[in-house]
Amino acid sequence: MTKLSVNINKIATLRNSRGGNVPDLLKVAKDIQQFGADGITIHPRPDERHIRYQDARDLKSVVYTEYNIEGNPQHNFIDLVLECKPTQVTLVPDAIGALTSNAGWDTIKHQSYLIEVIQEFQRNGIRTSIFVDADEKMIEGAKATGTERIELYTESFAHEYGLGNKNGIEPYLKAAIKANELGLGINAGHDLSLENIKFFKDNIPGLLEVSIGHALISESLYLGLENVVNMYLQKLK
Ligand SMILES: CC(=O)[C@@H](O)[C@H](O)COP(=O)(O)O
Ligand SMILES: NCC(=O)COP(=O)(O)O
Repeated sequence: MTKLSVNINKIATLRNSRGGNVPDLLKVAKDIQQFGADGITIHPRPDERHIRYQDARDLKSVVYTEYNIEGNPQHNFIDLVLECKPTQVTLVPDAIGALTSNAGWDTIKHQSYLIEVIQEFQRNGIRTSIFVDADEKMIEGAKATGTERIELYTESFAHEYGLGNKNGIEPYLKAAIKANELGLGINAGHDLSLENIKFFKDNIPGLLEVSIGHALISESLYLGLENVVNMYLQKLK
């Protein structure tokens, strides 16, 4: 069984667009767990454009499944994660101002930095995962950092799959085989969706966890829209 961690960044985006507390991020996190999800993922960014640092603290008392915090390990982020003590921290090499995550770590170039921060998190009992492209060299580099897990950056798989090209899975399969050989746990995320998730899961051996946000929240809107439109129509009769 592969665990599903729901990324709730988009709920915070919607909330922040009106300045109030609708939708209520904490209630949504509780409900998602109640509906059976295995975890909650957040990715606070330095500009706090969706998840705020205070949300990360508040979620601590609400998330009773796996709590996964993602981000670039700069000082403020490291302090926040050490304060929240989530189940897992996923390190992502985000450039300031990037629209969304758009690359995995160069685990060779940044190896000593990754070793240092990974040790700090592990000393505090927090499992680590590092975001990597599906590249065997980067998987070997990840192993050398001491991380327990990697998260495969699935944007290119999802893009190719959307174009009808199932061969886009191949580098991911090779990367997963290498990770399994090296004893690294495998997570995956970015642009996974109802359309592509089954194919990905069926073809990646040892896939422990996926984190899904953008598509899952968008799909939820569509799948709930008919019901809500009809509820309004009933009230307007
Ligand atoms: C790490 C990753 O893959 C991202 O998908 C991320 O967590 C989403 O972040 P945004 O919601 O800011 O695009
Ligand atoms: N780690 C990936 C994640 O949390 C969600 O990515 P996306 O589904 O919003 O692309």
